[in-house]
Amino acid sequence: MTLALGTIADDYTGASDLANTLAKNGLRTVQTVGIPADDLPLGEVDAVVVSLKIRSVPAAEAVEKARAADRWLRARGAGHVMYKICSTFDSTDEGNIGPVLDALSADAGAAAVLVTPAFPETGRTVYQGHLFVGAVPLNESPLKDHPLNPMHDANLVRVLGRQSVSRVGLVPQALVARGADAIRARLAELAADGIGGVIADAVNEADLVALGAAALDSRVSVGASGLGLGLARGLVATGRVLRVDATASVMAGVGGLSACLAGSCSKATLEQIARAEDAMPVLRLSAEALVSGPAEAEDALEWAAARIESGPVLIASSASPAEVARLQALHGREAAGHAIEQGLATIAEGLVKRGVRRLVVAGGETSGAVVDRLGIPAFALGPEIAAGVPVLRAIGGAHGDLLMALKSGNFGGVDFFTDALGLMSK
Ligand SMILES: Nc1ncnc2c1ncn2[C@@H]1O[C@H](COP(=O)(O)OP(=O)(O)OP(=O)(O)O)[C@@H](O)[C@H]1O
Ligand SMILES: O=C(O)[C@@H](O)C(=O)CO
Repeated sequence: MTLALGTIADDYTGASDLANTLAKNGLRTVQTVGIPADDLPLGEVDAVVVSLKIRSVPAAEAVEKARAADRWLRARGAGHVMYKICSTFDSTDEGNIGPVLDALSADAGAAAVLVTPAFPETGRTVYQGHLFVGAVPLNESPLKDHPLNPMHDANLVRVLGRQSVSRVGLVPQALVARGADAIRARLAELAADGIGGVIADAVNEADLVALGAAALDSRVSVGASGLGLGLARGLVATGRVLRVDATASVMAGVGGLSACLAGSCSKATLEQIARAEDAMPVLRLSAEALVSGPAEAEDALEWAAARIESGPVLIASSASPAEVARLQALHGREAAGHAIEQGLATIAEGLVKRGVRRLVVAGGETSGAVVDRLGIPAFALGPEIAAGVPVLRAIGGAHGDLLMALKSGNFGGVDFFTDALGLMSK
């Protein structure tokens, strides 16, 4: 296997989002969960997305894991490695975007590394260095209430500047619109000036294509799925990759029962759960009970066992920002989040033991906990359910054929859960 592109994602849903974009744009892509064992059959692929769970861990741990993944990818031929972050720049003043960028850049001997979370297809655009979510700046969007990393500043030059050891620059949209050569020239000037990370504006696909072409000249970039689109288009346009659609064959022959789990408390997920109540039985867990001990997860499994033979069910811990804040005040942000993730992972494991073979999970941290508990080492890419969310098929692992969808909190339309199960049943 000689990779045309290596990527490292800071969470598992983000990884499947990026893998979806790369596959849609013609790259044979596989998503691995951590660094895979040497004997895992990944096949001939153009791109590997190594999923890590390092968005909300201490910065030193994030750096160590990202560097190890980077070494693994480079040893398989990847000349360019993109670090996949959230399109809403989820991070804190301690990191982890800045520290990982600094480390990967130093290891690769790179300078003036392009950074853009823009993903216009899902309403994330960057203009004059400010991130917009739909029509509002990041700090006025629902991300201001995120359970783990509330975002209170839309100025990404400032946000990254607080996290990175080096100074941060900007490539404004007027320059991006002039194309890849203009971007390259600007990056060279910024590098000469000692700039480390460079926030790049992008408001549409043409901007992403220009940024991707320029980024391929460097050994490192940092971004969300939009930059992935640019890199994939650049690799195909220059003939380094032959465009292929390998996603259709991934779906064949998975039977079994279906279920959905939600630990995401994002606005989009809350609306999707409310809508799912019209289509399937929905169990709303008591987050307080889930934090207090194993009984809530055991009861949830009994509830599900009585229903899943007749059709899909949805089990959710998700709650409004006020309820989340109340629980966090009682138990601490990280302890509450971790306990709930583990409770949902226990439920996922129990569901799979009871014959579930099509499993939809909402929430990045939640998906990470579930995938780890199920011990899935990698995924092949199936078709897209909604922007940023593909069907995945497990490669290896103890559970045999298993289709999954890992939904980032804010992604998907209001009918997401029924859309996902509908596509996974075809
Ligand atoms: N009722 C609740 N009260 C407090 N915290 C909760 C509750 N339900 C879930 N959580 C926690 O909130 C966090 C939600 O994060 P998660 O990454 O799963 O979803 P998200 O942030 O919406 O998704 P993404 O990161 O993909 O945007 C998890 O740590 C989860 O355990
Ligand atoms: O980029 C995004 O918004 C998503 O892929 C994600 O990372 C959310 O967890």
